[in-house]
Amino acid sequence: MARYWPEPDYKHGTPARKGVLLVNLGTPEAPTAQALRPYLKQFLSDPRVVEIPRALWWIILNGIILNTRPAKSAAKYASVWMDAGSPLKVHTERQAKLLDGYLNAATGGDVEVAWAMRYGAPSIPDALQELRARNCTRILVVPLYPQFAGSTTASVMDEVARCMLHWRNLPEIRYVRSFQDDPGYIAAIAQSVRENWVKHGEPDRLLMSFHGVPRRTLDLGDPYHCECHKTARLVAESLDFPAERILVTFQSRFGKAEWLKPYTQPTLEKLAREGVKRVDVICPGFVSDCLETLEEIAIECKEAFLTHGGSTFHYIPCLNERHDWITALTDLTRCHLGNWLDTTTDTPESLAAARQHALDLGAKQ
Ligand SMILES: C=CC1=C(C)c2cc3[nH]c(cc4nc(cc5[nH]c(cc1n2)c(C)c5CCC(=O)O)C(CCC(=O)O)=C4C)c(C)c3C=C
Ligand SMILES: [Fe+2]
Ligand SMILES: [Fe+2]
Repeated sequence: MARYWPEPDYKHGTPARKGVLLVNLGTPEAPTAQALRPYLKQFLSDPRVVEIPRALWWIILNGIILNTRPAKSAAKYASVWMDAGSPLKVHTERQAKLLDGYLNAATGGDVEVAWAMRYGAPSIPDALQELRARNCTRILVVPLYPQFAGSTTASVMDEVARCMLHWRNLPEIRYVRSFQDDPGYIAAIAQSVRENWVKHGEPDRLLMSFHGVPRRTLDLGDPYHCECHKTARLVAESLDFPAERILVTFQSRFGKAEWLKPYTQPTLEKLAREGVKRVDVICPGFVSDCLETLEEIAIECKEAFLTHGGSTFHYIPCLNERHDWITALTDLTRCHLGNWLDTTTDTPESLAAARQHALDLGAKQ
C-alpha cells in the first residue's frame, strides 16, 4: 500500500486552509472490457459491497464474474460514454469546479475543493494527499450519496480512515453523512420535475427509482431503505402530485439474492400491462447521471415499458450541474464547515509574527 511520507506533513509557516473533498462511486477509465476488469475487481472486492465470506467470494469473483461481466458492462458503458469521458466522472468534476466557485464566492476564497472516486481514479488517497499538499488541516468529506448506505457512504469513510493510517500529523476530518432530507436538494429535484412537466405535461405515474441493496442489509439495520423513502415522501409532498400516482422502486439488482423491492423494471412492465400509458422516471439517489440512470433507466427500462404496452416514457435527468443543486450543495457544505469558517485565517504575516514571538520568548529564558 502506498505510504504518504516523508514528513513534515504540513508546511509550517504557511496559512492553514480548509478543504472539501467530494467523493463519488467511481467508474472505469474507458468503456472496454480491459478497463472494466480492474474497476470491477476493486469495487467488488470491497467487503462493504459484497458481504459474503471472503474465501467463497474470491472464487466466485475471480472464477466467474471477472471473466464474464467486464465485456457485458463495457458494451453498456459504450452506449452512454461522453466525448469527455464517463458521465459519472464528467459530472462529478464539473460539480466540484462549480462548488469551488460558489463556495469561495460565499466564503472569501478560503476553501480548497477536490474530488475523488471511491473506486478507480482520481483515488481518495491521491485527493487527500493533494489537499494536504495545499496545507488543508481541516477537511470536510462529502460523499455524493444523498442516502446513507453501508455499501457506499461507510465505504468512503473506511477509505479515508485507511489512508490516514499512514500519516502522522492528522487533519481534522468531518463528514456529510447523508442529506436525504436536505431542503435545497429536495427542492432542486422537485423543480427539475416541474420544469419537465411544463414542457411535456404531467404523466399517469411518477416513478422514483433508487439504486438497490441486498434486502439482508435492511434486516441488519442499514438505514438506506428508510432514507430513500424519506426522500421520496418529501419530493412527493413538494410536488403536490396525487400520492396514488407515485411509486418508489429499486433498480440495479446484482446477483441472485433478494434485494430491496419492488424492482424497477418489473414494476414498469406491470404498469404497462395494466394499461398505464405514460410514466416519468426520476432517480433521486443519484446526483450525477451515470451508467445506472442513462443506460439502465433511460434505455433498458424505457424499452421494457414500451414493449409491454406503454406509449410514453420520460427519464428526467439527475441534478448534475443545475444551478439550484449547486447552490444547495454550497449551503450544505458551508453548514458542515460550520465554525471552521469562523476561525481567523492565518496569513504569512500573522504566522511570522507568532514565530518571532516564540523566538523572543525563547531568547528571554
Ligand atoms: C447510489 C448508490 C449506490 C448504491 C447503494 C450501490 C450499491 C451497490 N452497487 C453494486 C454493484 C454495482 N454498481 C455499479 C454501478 C454503480 N452503482 C452506483 C451507485 C450505488 N451502488 C453508481 C453511481 C454506479 C454507476 C457507475 C458508473 O460508472 O456510471 C456496478 C458497475 C456497473 C456494472 O457492471 O453493472 C456494479 C457491479 C452492489 C453490489 C451494491 C450493493 C451492495
Ligand atoms: Fe451500484
Ligand atoms: Fe446496472
